[in-house]
Amino acid sequence: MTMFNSRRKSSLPSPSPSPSPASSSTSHPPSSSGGDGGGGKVATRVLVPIRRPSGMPNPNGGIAATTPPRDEASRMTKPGIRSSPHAKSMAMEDDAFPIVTTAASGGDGNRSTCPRTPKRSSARSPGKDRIISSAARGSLASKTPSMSGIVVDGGTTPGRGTPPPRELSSFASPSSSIAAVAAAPACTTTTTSTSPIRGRSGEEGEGVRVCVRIRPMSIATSDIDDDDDDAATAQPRAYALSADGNAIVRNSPTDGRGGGSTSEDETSRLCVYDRVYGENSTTLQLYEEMVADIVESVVRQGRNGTVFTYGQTSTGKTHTMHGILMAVGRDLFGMMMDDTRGGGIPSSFSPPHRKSLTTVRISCMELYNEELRDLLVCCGGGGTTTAYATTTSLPIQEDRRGNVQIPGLIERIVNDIDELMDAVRTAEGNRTVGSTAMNERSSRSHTIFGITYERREAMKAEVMHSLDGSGQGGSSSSEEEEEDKENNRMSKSVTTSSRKVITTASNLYLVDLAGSESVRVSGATGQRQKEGGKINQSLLTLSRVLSKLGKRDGGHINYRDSKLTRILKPSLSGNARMGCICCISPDFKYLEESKSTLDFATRTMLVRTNAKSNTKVEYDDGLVKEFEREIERIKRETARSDERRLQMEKALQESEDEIVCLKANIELALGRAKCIEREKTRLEVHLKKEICDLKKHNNELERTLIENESEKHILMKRQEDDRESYLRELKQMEVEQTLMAEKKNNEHQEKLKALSVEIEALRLGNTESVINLSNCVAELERTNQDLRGQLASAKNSNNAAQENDVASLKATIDDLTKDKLKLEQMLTNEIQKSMDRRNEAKERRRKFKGKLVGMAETLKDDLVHLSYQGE
Ligand SMILES: Nc1ncnc2c1ncn2[C@@H]1O[C@H](COP(=O)(O)OP(=O)(O)OP(=O)(O)O)[C@@H](O)[C@H]1O
Repeated sequence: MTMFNSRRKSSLPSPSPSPSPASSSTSHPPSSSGGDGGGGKVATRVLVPIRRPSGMPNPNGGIAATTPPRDEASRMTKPGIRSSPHAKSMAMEDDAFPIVTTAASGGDGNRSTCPRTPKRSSARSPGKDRIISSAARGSLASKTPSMSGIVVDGGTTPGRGTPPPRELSSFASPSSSIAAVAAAPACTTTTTSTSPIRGRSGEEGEGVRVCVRIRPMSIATSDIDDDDDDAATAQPRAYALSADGNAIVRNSPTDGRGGGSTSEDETSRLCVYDRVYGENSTTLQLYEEMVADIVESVVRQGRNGTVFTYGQTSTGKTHTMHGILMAVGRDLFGMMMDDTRGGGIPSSFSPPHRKSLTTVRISCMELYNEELRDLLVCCGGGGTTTAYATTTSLPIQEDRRGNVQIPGLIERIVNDIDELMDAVRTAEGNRTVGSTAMNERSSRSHTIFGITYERREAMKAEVMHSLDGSGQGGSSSSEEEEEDKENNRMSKSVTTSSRKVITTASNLYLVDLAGSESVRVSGATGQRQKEGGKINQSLLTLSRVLSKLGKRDGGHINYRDSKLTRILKPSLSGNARMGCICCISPDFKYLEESKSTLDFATRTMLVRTNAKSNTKVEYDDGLVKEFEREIERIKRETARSDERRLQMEKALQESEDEIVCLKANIELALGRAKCIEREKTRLEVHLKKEICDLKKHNNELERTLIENESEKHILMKRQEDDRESYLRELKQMEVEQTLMAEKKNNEHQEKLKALSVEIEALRLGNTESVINLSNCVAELERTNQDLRGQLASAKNSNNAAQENDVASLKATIDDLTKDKLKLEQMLTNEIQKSMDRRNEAKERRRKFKGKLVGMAETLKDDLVHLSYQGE
């Protein structure tokens, strides 16, 4: 409700075709009922808001409706309806609620010799006029019976008292009838084209209002002739049918596009309907002119209403019905709000002596292959034909009064347009659709949306008690009957103060019929063909029933031939105001099918209904109390649900805050993650480079290691060889030295022995021997000296060589391994040992020399002594 209120505050331009200063100041022809005739006539953007009726008298004298002026501009506001998951539905919303709509000029304005009546000004505004005009139509029609809106020879206006030009039965056969009408002279006046919806109310009740909607020629699929194989020579599709005011014009095949160039003798007017909507019309426009006041009488007068769409497959029935459903929801709850505010029916907020309770319930069912199923039951089949198997078929029952009942059908209570559209979306989602050559999402079933508007009102009443004992409490009848009865009883009754409950429950059925299809164009096979057969069969039965009803010959009407007619029986048989929207394609290709639809429309126009107000008055304090208790209970429930709603709103607010917080945190974390990611990427690049460098370095090291290893091996080998050869040489030298020393020693021993012998000889006084001995000593000394020199040089050379080798080995071995050190150590030890040995040899030589010196000294002393002795 709140949502609706807020929407009502805004104002947007409406598609009202009412003449405005702006539009009348232009040179365009006056706008017609919405048909553009396909003639590409001047389209005028109308920005004048529609003035809706501020209230309407109840012709039944029942409920007074003094609604305050409604902000009509807000009615054009796009309601905030959530988008439907149904692709088909989505496409329709803009059409149904245009922000700025285009009112196309109607049809071929040049052909009209009479100025057209502005349609909205007289048809819909204000509501009071509309109701009065309806009554006026009744009186006018009573003087002009049997007017059905068929094309009139001589251009007389249907619905204005001139009889039709031909028998309506001539339309029984589509082809023959259309051909016959087509052959008739073209109508030269179109003054009816924008007249108010005619009641065709010459007889009892009113006629079913019938309009024709021509869908746009689809550029994507139909603009180019499919039959022409050569795309270069392909011709744009010609328009077979177009709108001319409220008439359908058939163009000649050579006429090509539009009909703007159509000459009188080339074209022929087929039929005139209550309204004809051309390609550029909008669903909202159609709703306002065809359906809105049926909805209003459902809400305000308690009369039933039925609106159905009929036509060939893919001509826009579902498209139109979806837009109508949205507009119905908007108007229905708008009117309910007005009533609640006290503008119309007193509500539960009104003074205590009058209390009312209004409920809106919706049900949705589909008839698929003659099986009825509930579309508000979630079947989860996603609207495919397979979903059908998962839900049970509903039975159809009729009570003794002929009321149709469908036990088990869900009726969902809806409190605002959002809940209503939720239900519609659920139903549309569950609907059985299938793909055909003509429509990607073709409805394979008849869908019936039932909206029940129920209002219960309790008020104080003066109850008359009959003196003859016949009381009134608990009686139930219509309001008029009650009034009559009351008048009769007045004289012989006493009046007491009591309370009464007036219950008004009216139904609005919106029926989206499945498209009639011929296999010729739909190309259906298998399951689709079977479905198509069933669809055509039930449509044929409906057509037959309507035909019979139109003839009004009192013959038996067999509603039981199909479930569709069984369900629609209460409406068809009279207790409903009815509207029929026939959808056609303008394409030549589908001319036969369009003619058939027009024929159906013509037949339907002949049907009359007489909808009564469904009001029940009950006098019963107990009932009133019960009702009051119910109101109290509902109030409590409403308060509870308000509380729950507030809590939920609070929780929602909190979660929204939390979401904002979380979002901020997420943003932060994302920022951080991005930074980390960047850093990671940078590090990865860096690491990759490092790893690459390290690998290179490692490879180099490995190469160097291998080289070093081999070098080490070579060096070690060489060192080993050197060491061995050196040790060999050393040993050799030692052996040689030892041998030499021994030899020398032996020689010396020999010589010493010889010297001793000589010294002995000298002691015996031989000077010569002493001299020789001296020479020998000198010689010995020299030899000794030589030996020492040799030993020293040998020692020097040995030492130098060894040290050099050791140093070089050390230098090499230090770099390589510890083994080398060990070897060095060993070598050093060896050298040490050899040094020791050398030192020992030296010591021995020194001792030997000492001995020799001692001996020489001794010899010298001996010689001195000998010389002394000799002297
Ligand atoms: N007046 C229109 N304006 C724009 N698009 C339209 C109009 N009429 C029909 N269409 C588009 O044509 C396609 C077929 O329309 P839709 O499904 O309503 O046809 P249908 O008569 O219900 O077909 P079927 O009987 O096969 O279910 C849809 O995409 C719809 O949006």
